[in-house]
Amino acid sequence: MDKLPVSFQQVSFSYENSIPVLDDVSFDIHARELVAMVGPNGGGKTTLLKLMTGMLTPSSGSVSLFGKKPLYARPRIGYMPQYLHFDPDFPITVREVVLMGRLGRGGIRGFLGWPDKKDRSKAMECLAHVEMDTLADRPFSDLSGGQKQRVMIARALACEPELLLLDEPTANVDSQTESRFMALLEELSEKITVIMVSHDMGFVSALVKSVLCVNRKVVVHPTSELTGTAIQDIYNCSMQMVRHDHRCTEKGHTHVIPDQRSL
Ligand SMILES: Nc1ncnc2c1ncn2[C@@H]1O[C@H](COP(=O)(O)OP(=O)(O)OP(=O)(O)O)[C@@H](O)[C@H]1O
Repeated sequence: MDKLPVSFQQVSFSYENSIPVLDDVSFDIHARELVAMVGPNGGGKTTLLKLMTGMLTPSSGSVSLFGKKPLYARPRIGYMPQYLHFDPDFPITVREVVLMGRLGRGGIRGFLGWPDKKDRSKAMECLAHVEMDTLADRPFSDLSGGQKQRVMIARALACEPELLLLDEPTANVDSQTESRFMALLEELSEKITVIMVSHDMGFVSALVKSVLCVNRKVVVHPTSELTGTAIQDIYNCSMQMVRHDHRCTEKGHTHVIPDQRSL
């Protein structure tokens, strides 16, 4: 039987002597689940993803991916971070950024480390998924924020992951790209496990059956429960259900944002 893609057992984590960001967290994620992670700013979502990638290690408890320590499972993980850390002056093309994703799968196979035909065609296929293939030879630094984000999604897909971790993948992308991305996630989740951080409750509820709610503790909720009181419990503050911003109003999505007065 396949090992669980993600298992957290009594995990606590603190950054350098600060109060715990995550406190006694236990949950399992099964194969081919499509899971959304929600919670207030600072609730610990990115920290949870970093524990899954092995970039951070728990202060106590254990994290296992496919029955192994996260570092050993890395070749099976595609990760799209929340922020981009490329030097804007570094001369790298869009195609090369995506080819870097191939390194995650045990290295580029070509002669002396040059990408081979399969690496190049996979990179182009992933760029096509996010409709960025026509810009493959552009310098990455010339792209807009939303275009860069689409390229980073392609990079996470390029390693042909069995577990895809996405930190706010649609934060800067337009509604058309978001809809296509939604369809892509649905397709992917038939074969692989996908976990994504999202603040967009409309996006989340249309797509996933269960939601990982992160606010120092972690609770798994069926999407159908995510209304009123449940949301208040998750965010531990009063919430507004609002329609907001141009992009989302267009789609008629309802969003949840914390009421700043109570934070
Ligand atoms: N490198 C770090 N050193 C110290 N504290 C950190 C570090 N990274 C994050 N934190 C703190 O840990 C807490 C959780 O941060 P994290 O980024 O995991 O939250 P989040 O739920 O992803 O937030 P957001 O929705 O704003 O992205 C916050 O209080 C944050 O200030």
